[in-house]
Amino acid sequence: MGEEAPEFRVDTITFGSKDCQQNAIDVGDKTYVIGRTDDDAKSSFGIKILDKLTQTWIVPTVLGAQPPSKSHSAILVNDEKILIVEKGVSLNDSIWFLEIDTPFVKQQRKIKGSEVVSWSKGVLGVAQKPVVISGPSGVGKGTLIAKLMKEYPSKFGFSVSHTTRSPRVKEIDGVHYHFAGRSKMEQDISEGEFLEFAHVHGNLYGTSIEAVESVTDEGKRCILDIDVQGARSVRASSLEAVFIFVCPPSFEELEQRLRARGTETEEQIQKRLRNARAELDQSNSPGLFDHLLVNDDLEACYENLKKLLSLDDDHKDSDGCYGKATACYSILSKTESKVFLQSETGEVVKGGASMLAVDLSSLTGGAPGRTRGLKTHSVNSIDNGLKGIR
Ligand SMILES: Nc1ncnc2c1ncn2[C@@H]1O[C@H](COP(=O)(O)OP(=O)(O)OP(=O)(O)O)[C@@H](O)[C@H]1O
Ligand SMILES: Nc1nc2c(ncn2[C@@H]2O[C@H](COP(=O)(O)O)[C@@H](O)[C@H]2O)c(=O)[nH]1
Repeated sequence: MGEEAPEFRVDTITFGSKDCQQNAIDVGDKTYVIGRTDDDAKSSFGIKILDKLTQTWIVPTVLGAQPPSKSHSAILVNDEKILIVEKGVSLNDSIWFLEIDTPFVKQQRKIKGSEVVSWSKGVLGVAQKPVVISGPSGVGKGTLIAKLMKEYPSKFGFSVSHTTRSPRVKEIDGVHYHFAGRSKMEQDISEGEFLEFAHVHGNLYGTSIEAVESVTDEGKRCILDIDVQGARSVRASSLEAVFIFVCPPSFEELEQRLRARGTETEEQIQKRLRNARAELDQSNSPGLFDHLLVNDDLEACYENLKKLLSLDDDHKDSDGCYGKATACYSILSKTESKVFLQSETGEVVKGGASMLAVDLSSLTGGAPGRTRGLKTHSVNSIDNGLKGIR
C-alpha cells in the first residue's frame, strides 16, 4: 500500500520531526530515504522508499536492532545493502548495514507479503565458525556439550535455544533454554528474529539470531544443540558453521539411555525413539554433516569431539587493529570493494588513523544480526588508497 509521492526533493522530505537528517540513496527504480527523527527527546531512524515508477511512497517493516541514533553518513555498497557510518561513536560501534535486498530480506518480504528492510551491525574481524551438534534424543549431545563448557568456559559458549516445552527439574530459564509461550515465540519467528526453528517431539524449538551472535560477540565459539531439521535450516542460512552428528553405538543403547535419564513419560520416549530412526537415516544426507561421532564410551567420544574442534579451529585474528580506536569517522568515498572513511576531526588520535579503508570483500553473516569479517587498514591519502586497489 502506498501513498502518492510528492515532488521528490531530498531536502524537503520530513518524517514529521523538528530536527531531521536524511540521506536519499537511489537503487534501480527505488529511492531509499533514511531519516533520523528527534521526537519526544528520543532519536530514531525513519525509513521510506519511493517507488519511482509509480511515484508512491512505501513505509517498509524495519527488522533488527537499529544503530544508536546520532547522525550518520550513508553510501550504497551494492544492490543488496547500504552502509551507514554513525558519527560521534568509536569505529567499533559506527559501522552498520541497512539490508535492502539480501537473501534474508527477500525471504522476509515473501513471508510478510510487503516491503522489508533490515539492520545489521558491522563487526571488525573474523570469528570462529559456530558448531552445530545434532543427533537423536538421548545420544548424549547435552552431556558432551556440558563437558566442553566445563573444561573451556572462556573458549566455548552455548547458544541458548527457545522452546515451548515445559522445563525439567533443575532446568533454569535463560541457561538451559528460554522457556517461551507458543504465541510469543511464533510472533518473534514471524518478525525474523530466529536463525532456525522446528517442531520437535511435539514442541516448538528455535535458535534466535541473538543467541548465536551474543556468544560470538563475547569472543567465544558458539555451540548449538539442535535437531536435524534445524541443522538443515542453518546449512541453508548465511551462517557458516561446522556440522557434527552424534550417533549411538546401537538403537538399544539409545533407548536405554533415554529411559535411564528418566525425564520423559513412556509416550514421549516412544515418540522420541520413532523420531530417532528418522534422524539416524538423515545423518548421511549428502552435504549436511561434516563429521559423524559415535558416542559409545563417553570419554573416548569427548576426546574425539575435542580433536574435531581443534581441527576446525580456523580462527584468524582480525587484522583490523583500529577496532578499539576512539576516533570517529564518516564516509568519504567508495570503490568496488572498499569504502574510505575520514576521521571527523582530521586528527590522528591514539590507535586511530586520519583515513581508513574498509574492505567489504569478505563479509559474512548479515541481517538481522551482525555482518562480520570487516577489515580495515589505514591510508595516507585517497590517492594512495586507490593505488593499492588498482
Ligand atoms: N557415552 C555414554 N554412555 C552412557 N550414558 C551416556 C553416554 N552419554 C550420555 N549418557 C547418558 O545418556 C542420557 C542422555 O544424555 P543427554 O541428555 O546428554 O542426551 P541428549 O542427546 O542431549 O538428549 P536430548 O536431545 O533429548 O536433549 C543421560 O542420562 C547421560 O548421562
Ligand atoms: N531445531 C532445533 N532443535 C532444538 C533446539 N534446541 C534443542 N533442540 C533439539 O530438540 C531435541 C529435544 O531437546 P530436549 O531438550 O527437549 O530433550 C534435541 O534433539 C535437541 O537437539 C533448537 O533451538 N532448534
